[in-house]
Amino acid sequence: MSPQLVWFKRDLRVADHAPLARAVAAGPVLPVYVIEPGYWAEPDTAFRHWAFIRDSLRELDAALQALGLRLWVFEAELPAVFEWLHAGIGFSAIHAHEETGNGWTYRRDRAVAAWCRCAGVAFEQTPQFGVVRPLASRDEWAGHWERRMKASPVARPAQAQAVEPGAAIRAHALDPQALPAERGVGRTPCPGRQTGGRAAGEDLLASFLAERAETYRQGMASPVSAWRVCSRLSPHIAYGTLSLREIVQTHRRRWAEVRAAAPRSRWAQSLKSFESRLHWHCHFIQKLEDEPAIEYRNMHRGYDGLRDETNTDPARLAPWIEGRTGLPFVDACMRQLRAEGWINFRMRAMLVAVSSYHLWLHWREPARALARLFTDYEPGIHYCQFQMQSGTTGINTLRIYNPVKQSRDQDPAGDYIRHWIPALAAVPAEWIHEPWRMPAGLQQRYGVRLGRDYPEPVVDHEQAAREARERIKAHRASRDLRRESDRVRHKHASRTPSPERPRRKRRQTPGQGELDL
Ligand SMILES: Cc1cc2nc3c(=O)[nH]c(=O)nc-3n(C[C@H](O)[C@H](O)[C@H](O)COP(=O)(O)OP(=O)(O)OC[C@H]3O[C@@H](n4cnc5c(N)ncnc54)[C@H](O)[C@@H]3O)c2cc1C
Repeated sequence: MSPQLVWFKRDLRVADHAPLARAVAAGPVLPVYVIEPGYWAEPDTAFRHWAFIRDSLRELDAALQALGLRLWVFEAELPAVFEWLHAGIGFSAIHAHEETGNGWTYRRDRAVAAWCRCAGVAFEQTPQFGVVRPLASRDEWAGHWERRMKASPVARPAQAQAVEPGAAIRAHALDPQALPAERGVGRTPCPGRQTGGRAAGEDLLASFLAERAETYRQGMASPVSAWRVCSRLSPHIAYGTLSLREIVQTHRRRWAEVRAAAPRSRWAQSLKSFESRLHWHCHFIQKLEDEPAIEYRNMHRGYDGLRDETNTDPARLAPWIEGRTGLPFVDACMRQLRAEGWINFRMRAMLVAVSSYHLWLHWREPARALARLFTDYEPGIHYCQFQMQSGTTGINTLRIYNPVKQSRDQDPAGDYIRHWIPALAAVPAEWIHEPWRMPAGLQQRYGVRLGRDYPEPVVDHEQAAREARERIKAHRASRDLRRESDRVRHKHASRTPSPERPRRKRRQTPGQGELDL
């Protein structure tokens, strides 16, 4: 039996791992992770992504050791490192999960596939979750997703035969327990970053389904409650420490239990909402899979020219990304994100609305900047959501979130703002959402001088929102957008009515109406 190479990417686990199981059945195995310098120089990479991966690689190595293997980590470009390993080991196949990554990984995967063809090596790629490659039509998509999520998880191999590489390969391998600390472009410190590795993912899933999810539906929109009531599984899904199928099946067992006990309970409603989001994960990534250019250009080409693509005004971008726009709730959300690498969906949408509408920035640079702050950065979700929230998909409702209304709704007492913006710590609820309205005497009383201790607002948000609406209205009136809207809808829109977005209009409950698909 010839040696087999398993290439780990965004699938850092041994459970429910089809490429590993297939390789183990075919011959002795060399499990490999490659730190690619070209990738880590891309503008959407960050230390916090690498730190999460690094935690996860440590655990992956331990899990492989329990099977009689170990993880071989190299720092080099691909496919060169495969060519070099092939010269030393002579493996007959590379086993990997399909990846819908950014443009860089897309080109890299094509280069690996081309090298495999030339070298006579089989490149065996397996779907990782519900994304279908190639997808003939969106009409079939939901059925594919359901079949994959219902299938039994792939059994973890009990034992495996290891490839024993020679001295030259050993000399170049990095110790997975002592990997370099820093890789990536974004260097913002992230003291509250979520821990990587499967054990942390399993703990989150267990605590979510046993305790935290009861008020998920009611609490997901506010950053005050979201950290507790949302699953926070996103980085584990993004780097594959848990498989989506494992999550879906564990969740469905619990959902069946709570429905049997009380079908209309908060638990049952919340887990129904969670189920939708597990679909959305793959639904969004499928868009990038089907149209990789979405990372670079407007999904709806009729919106080209709406905003200036070539010039992202640093005087607007910098305050936004650094959390000093002078709009306290926006700044508090950005500061939480910078410090913890995670924030809830509604606040992500609001942050994008502020950059795209109030600050009138083209989405591309802000999208990269936020990618560097999200530990869970997943290109397929990220770019599609960014475009949706920026109004460039042409098929979604415009949502120009009012940052002061969000502030009053989601943080009425202002405690969240005070926590993240110490300069406003003494400002009472009456003024904290709009401190620029405070008379000078009160500023003095509450120990904050606007423009010195905390910025004046970078824009008048009401005026800016009005101008954004006018610009979009004028743009829409100046051209016929229908044909391109039909193309986008046909290619990317969901065919199934979401349980949270029924065709019939109903009163919305919290958490609903956040998304058009
Ligand atoms: C501008 C913008 C950018 C985003 N970028 C990312 C990203 O890079 N990576 C990422 O994982 N999510 C992204 N999201 C989607 C969403 O905000 C996060 O998935 C969610 O907040 C993660 O928290 P959670 O794991 O607690 O989610 P939960 O609410 O517990 O949901 C469980 C899982 O469902 C999926 N999910 C939840 N909401 C969505 C959604 N709206 N769209 C697609 N999938 C969803 C995620 O995999 C998530 O982990 C983005 C949203 C916006 C508005």
